Amino acid sequence: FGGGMMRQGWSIDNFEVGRALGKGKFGQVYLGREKKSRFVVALKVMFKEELKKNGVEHQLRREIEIQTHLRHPHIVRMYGVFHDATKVYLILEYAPRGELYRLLEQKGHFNDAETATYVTELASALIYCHERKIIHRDIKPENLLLGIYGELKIADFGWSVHSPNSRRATMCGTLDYLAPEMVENKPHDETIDIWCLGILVFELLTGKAPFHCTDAEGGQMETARRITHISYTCPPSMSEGAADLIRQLLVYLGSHRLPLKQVLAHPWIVANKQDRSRQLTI
Ligand SMILES: CC(=O)NC[C@@H]1CCN(c2c(Cl)cnc3[nH]c(-c4cn(C)nc4C)nc23)C1
Repeated sequence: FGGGMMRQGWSIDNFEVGRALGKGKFGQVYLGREKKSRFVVALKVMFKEELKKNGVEHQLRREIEIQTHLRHPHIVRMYGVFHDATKVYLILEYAPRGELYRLLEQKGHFNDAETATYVTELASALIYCHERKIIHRDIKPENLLLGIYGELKIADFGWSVHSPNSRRATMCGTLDYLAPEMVENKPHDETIDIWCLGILVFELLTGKAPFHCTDAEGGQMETARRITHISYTCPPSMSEGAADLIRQLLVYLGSHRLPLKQVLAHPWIVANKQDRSRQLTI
């Protein structure tokens, strides 16, 4: 299938289509298998009408341009694209262990070893993106999938695909991961991803986003205020090392956030990250 992926002219007839894996604003993601090679993929099917109605065709073109050229173990591959009269199909790498946020919901929170390992995998993927001048901008549990070893894979293509019971009602309803420069409508650069990484570390360890406010606590306005004032507290259950890393990531000025290469060298990360290869328990 690999060699063939560079060939042009895929059509849905080349694939057997299986169960729906998740659905999004612009269509469904299905399990798929290329008939000749029997190679299993995820097929993301979007309706051209929907894309047009939402004015996202150019965004999709940009995402395809980016995604088809990224080759990294912690980024979901896009092998190819094809379309017919009514639909656009993305041929994507299938992540066998599903969505990170579902695992987080099941477990409540992760321990230091699990979290430091996810952070190592995510930081290496983001370093790869930033070297190519690509800012992800939307790092959060809903956009992260898990490979055969349980390793993390970034699965975002520029907008969220919400699986059936996605945790958050709407993407735009989620302020939790917005950086101060986004809340204040200021220009942003790749350090926005470092902010989101800080939010993610906190949420993986505690099960809650640091600035989240329920409607009773003041809702989105209060969340936005707490973001721009960096107003959060780490629970006593959190280790000092983790709190220190979070403190160096959730910094108001993007240029003062800990660079990703130094995240990989942080004492708490070095002390807690695990090697994945021994963890294939199916
Ligand atoms: C950002 C995003 O695309 N989120 C979720 C989409 C729905 C399923 N998508 C998958 C994509 Cl794009 C790729 N691989 C997947 N594997 C699964 C999955 C596996 N299990 C056991 N359960 C599930 C679910 N889902 C996918 C993507």
